[in-house]
Amino acid sequence: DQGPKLHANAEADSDKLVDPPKIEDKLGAVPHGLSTDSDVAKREAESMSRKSLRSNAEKFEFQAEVSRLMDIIINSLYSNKDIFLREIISNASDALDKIRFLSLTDKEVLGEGDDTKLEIQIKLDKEKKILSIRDRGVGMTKEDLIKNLGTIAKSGTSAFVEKMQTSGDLNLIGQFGVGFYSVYLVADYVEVISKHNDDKQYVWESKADGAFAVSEDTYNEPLGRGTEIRLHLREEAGEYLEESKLKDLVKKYSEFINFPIYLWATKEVDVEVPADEDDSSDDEEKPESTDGDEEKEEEDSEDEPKPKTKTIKEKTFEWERLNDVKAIWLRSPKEVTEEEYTKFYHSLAKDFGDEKPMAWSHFNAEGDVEFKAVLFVPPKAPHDLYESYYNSNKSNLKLYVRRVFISDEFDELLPKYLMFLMGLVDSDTLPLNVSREMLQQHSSLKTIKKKLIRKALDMIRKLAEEDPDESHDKDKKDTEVEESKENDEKRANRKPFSKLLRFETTKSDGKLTSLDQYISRMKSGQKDIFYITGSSKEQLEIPLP
Ligand SMILES: Nc1ncnc2c1ncn2[C@@H]1O[C@H](COP(=O)(O)OP(=O)(O)OP(=O)(O)O)[C@@H](O)[C@H]1O
Repeated sequence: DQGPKLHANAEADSDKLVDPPKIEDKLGAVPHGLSTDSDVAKREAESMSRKSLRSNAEKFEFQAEVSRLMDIIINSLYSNKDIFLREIISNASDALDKIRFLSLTDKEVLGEGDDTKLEIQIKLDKEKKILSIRDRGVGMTKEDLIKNLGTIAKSGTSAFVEKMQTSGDLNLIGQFGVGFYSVYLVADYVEVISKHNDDKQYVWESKADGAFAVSEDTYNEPLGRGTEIRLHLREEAGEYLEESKLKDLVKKYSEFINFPIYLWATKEVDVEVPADEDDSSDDEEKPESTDGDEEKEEEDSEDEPKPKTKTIKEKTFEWERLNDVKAIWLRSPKEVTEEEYTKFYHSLAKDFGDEKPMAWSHFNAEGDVEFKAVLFVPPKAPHDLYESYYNSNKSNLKLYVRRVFISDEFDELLPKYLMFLMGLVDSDTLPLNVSREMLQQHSSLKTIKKKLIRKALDMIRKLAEEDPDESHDKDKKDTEVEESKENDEKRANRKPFSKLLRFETTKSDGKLTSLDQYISRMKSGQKDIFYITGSSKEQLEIPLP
C-alpha cells in the first residue's frame, strides 16, 4: 500500500517545474535579425514567462467551431469556474487508463522508474501564478496535440456551442467531449507539454485568440511520458493558487478518480538546529510567559548546561495525497450511501447537475462467471442518445477487468434497447492480457450480458411498479402497507416512470403502454418508433434500425 506521502518522489523535481527556459537551449528560438547574445536570450526567457508564444513554433488556427467555443468560455460570466480542474483531472485519468490498458499486452510501454507510476500531480507557482497538472498517462504526439486540441472539432462542439447560446450551463461541458477548453475560464495562456512513447516532447500553447502554436520542447524538464498542463492564471483567478482551495476541489469533484492525485503541498516540520547563545528566534518560539515563568527559566539555565540543539518549525514541500482510491463498485452495496451512488452517477455521466439517478442496481455476480456491476437509470436522456444509438462504438457501460479499465466502447454488454442505461462492469473472469477482439469473443461475455439484462429489467420494472401511472395492481398496496415512511417519501419525490420512458409506436395499434410490451416488441424485432424522454421539454425520437 502506498502511504499518503511520497518524499522520495518529491525531491526529484521540486522546483524545476516552471523554470524559465535554459539560455543555451533557447538559441534556436531567437528571431532572425537579432544577435544571439545572452541578453537577447534572457529577454526571450522573460517574455515567455510573460505569456508570449514561442517565436519558433508552428502556428495553427483553431477550427471555427472550436474558436467560437473558446470565445464563449473566455467571455463567460459563469460563476462556477471550479469545473476546469475536474475536466483536466478527468482527461489525465483517461490518459492513465489508456497507458495502463496498453501495458496489459506490452509491459515495456510503461518504461521504468518514475515513469511507471500511474499518478496525477498538481503543483502551484504562486509567484508566477501558474497552476500545473501533470499525469504519467499515454501522452500526445505532435499530431495528437494538433488534432485533439484545436483542429478537429468533435461532434459535440457545435452541439455545445448551440446549447451555450440558449441555456448556458457550462457545467455540462464534459458531456460534450470538449472539457479541455474549460481551462480558459481561469487562464489566459495555457501550455500543454506532452511526451508520447512514439514521439519527442512537444509543447502546445495558446492564448485563446484564434490560434495555437506547437513546437518541440527543448526547454523544459523531460516528462518521461505523459502530459503537463500549465495554466497561467488570470488576475482574478488567484484563488486557484491556494492549496486549501485545490484540496477542496479535488475532494469535491475527483472522488472517483482511480489514480492517486498528489498536491505539492507546504508542510511545517520540526527541525533540530544548533542552539547558539543569543538566538533571538528562540524567543519567538516561546509562548508569552509570566514573570514567574521567566524566573524559573533563568533558574533552569543556571542549573543545567544549555541544550546543544533546539527545535524550530520549518516550511518544506512534499507530495500530499488528496484522494483515496477505493472503487465504489468493490464495496458492499449495504455500505454505500444514496449520496455516494448519486455522486458516482454524476461522475460516470459527467453530469454534475443535482438530479439523482432514477434508480440503480449494484450487484455482485458469483459462480462460473464473476463480476461486479452498477447500473443506473439516468434522470434524463443524454443529449447524444440519438447519435450514439447508431454508433456501434459507443456504450454507456464501462468495462473493467480486475479493476483495470478496458473500454467504454464495448457494446456487447447490453442490447440496444437498454442502451440508455449507464454504469460499469468489472469482471474477474475475463482475461486481462488479451486483445479487445479476443475479449469480444470470450464465452463469459454471454453470461455477463444475460445477468445484466435480468438485473436491468428488474430495476426498471420496480421503477414502473412504483409509478402510479404504470401500476394497475391495486391489491398490491395492502401488502406494502408495512413499508417504511422513508420509502413512501422517496417514492413521492420520484418522477413517474412514464415521464422517463415513454414508448410509442407509429403503427396503427397505438401506444406501447408498458415496459413489458416494449421489451416484447423489441425482442420480436418490430421496427417501431419509441421515445425516451427526460422531461416533456427534452424529447428524443429514436427510430429503430
Ligand atoms: N492529459 C491528457 N493526456 C492525453 N491526452 C489528452 C489529455 N488531455 C486531453 N487529451 C486529448 O485531447 C482530447 C480533447 O480533450 P477534451 O477534454 O476536450 O475532450 P474529451 O476528453 O474527449 O472529453 P471530455 O471533455 O468529456 O473529457 C482528448 O480526447 C484526448 O485525446
